[in-house]
Amino acid sequence: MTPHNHAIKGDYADAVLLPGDPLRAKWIAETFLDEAKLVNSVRNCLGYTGTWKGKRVSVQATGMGQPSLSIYVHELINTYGLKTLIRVGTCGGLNARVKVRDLILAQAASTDSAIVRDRFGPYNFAPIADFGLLRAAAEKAEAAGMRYHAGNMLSSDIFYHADGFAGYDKLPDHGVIGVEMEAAALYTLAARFGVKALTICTMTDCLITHEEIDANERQTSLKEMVTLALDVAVE
Ligand SMILES: Nc1nc(Cl)c2ncn([C@@H]3O[C@H](CO)[C@@H](O)[C@H]3O)c2n1
Repeated sequence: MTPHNHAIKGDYADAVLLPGDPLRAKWIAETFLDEAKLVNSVRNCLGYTGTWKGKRVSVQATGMGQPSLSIYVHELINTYGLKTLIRVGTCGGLNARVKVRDLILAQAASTDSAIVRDRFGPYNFAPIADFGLLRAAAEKAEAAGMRYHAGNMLSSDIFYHADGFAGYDKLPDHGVIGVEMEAAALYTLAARFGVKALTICTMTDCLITHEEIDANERQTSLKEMVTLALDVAVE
């Protein structure tokens, strides 16, 4: 038990999917998992454990943003002993070659967050995905004919920028292809505690072309992302 989680050790599988939205955790459990059991509901940040293709796997909501994700991830690793953590969610697009509904596999995660700077002094630590998980996700996406891009993701602490916002400045010119708000903290904690992490996002609104996914397409695209994440998680 922790201040944010009433599960007991063993309630979670070794691998977990991490959506930000608690209702998306519920949707994943109810739609994809067999024998899904609610293991956490503190603050309504719902967590479930069930099976996917006969193998045990969990899903736990993290809330939006790096501070919230960091609480859940720190506890999942250090209190519950989880070894594989895969964030699933939505992101914005920062490159026109990424079309809405495409998947982005965050190979690395750049950030404006103090949470990643907190102990590196003059060094800019590079938060990266676990190569094995990234390779498995790319191979499975390829085999399934999914449209995906592996690249550098921006994990920003800001959703609404102040006036004079310069479109993330030079980042898109340096290969940053998407923006969300959690991956960098996930990768930094995974590196700190020696576990595996990956982020798979569905691009839902392009900040370059201003194309957006429409509501009913949203769920279909999310199914592709969740199926891929579950296959990687249980491999
Ligand atoms: N900054 C930001 N910008 C765009 Cl264009 C986003 N599209 C999806 N997200 C994700 O969705 C939530 C914000 O709506 C966050 O959890 C974030 O990870 C985005 N976050």
